[in-house]
Amino acid sequence: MFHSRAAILSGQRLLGHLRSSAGMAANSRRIVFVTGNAKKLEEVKQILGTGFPYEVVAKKVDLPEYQGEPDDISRAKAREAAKQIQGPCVVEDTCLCFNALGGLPGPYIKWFLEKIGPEGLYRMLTGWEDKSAYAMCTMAFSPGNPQDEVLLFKGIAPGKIVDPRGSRDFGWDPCFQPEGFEKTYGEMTKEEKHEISHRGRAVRAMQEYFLKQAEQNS
Ligand SMILES: O=P(O)(O)OP(=O)(O)OP(=O)(O)OC[C@H]1O[C@@H](n2cnc3c(O)ncnc32)[C@H](O)[C@@H]1O
Ligand SMILES: [Mg+2]
Repeated sequence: MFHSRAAILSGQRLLGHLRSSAGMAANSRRIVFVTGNAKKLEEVKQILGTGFPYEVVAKKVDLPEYQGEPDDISRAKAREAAKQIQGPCVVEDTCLCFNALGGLPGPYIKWFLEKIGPEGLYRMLTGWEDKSAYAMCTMAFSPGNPQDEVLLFKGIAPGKIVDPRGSRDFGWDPCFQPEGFEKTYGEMTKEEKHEISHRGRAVRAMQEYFLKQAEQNS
């Protein structure tokens, strides 16, 4: 669990941004989670629970699928969201990286999944002994202006790609088996998944950061 040190704003400055961002009442404490994926939204809400100092409201927008390195993609996504929302917002980008393939499909997993499904993802590694992979979630927060620095909070879950088992409810869940477990994400309860998942780790890192800021500024 880590966040980009270079992009950390001081507490005062961050709160200033939160208070003064366009479209927000002076003491409104609201962050918009921008995503086109209802399953992500459901999970982020479950992970945050009630322990978050800001009200998180969701806005369904299909942001562009950028290319490049995961951090740059997440920053670009957050800036685009800020442009549309005109206020504090958070986006997330998820990668599924196969070690045998140098980290691909990585940020392009959405297209691979859409075209070949979880079985196809498993079959992609047929010629490779190394089935290890990792799931990475990057939460990216923008204080509200596209020019503002973007804060990144990351969560990584190591594991391997397996013949699909379990629920087909969410993306590649049935073909990802996290390290140290005999179950795929698709076979886990939501609680089990959130405890160790890429998203659970990233969201908790963001949550801790904002809780600390709120504490320092109260
Ligand atoms: O609007 P955004 O937030 O970008 O939503 P998206 O569905 O386009 O999501 P990404 O660009 O981050 O692409 C990630 C892909 O991986 C899938 N995915 C993300 N998190 C997952 C998880 O925890 N388990 C299984 N599949 C997941 C998701 O459905 C996408 O197909
Ligand atoms: Mg996307």
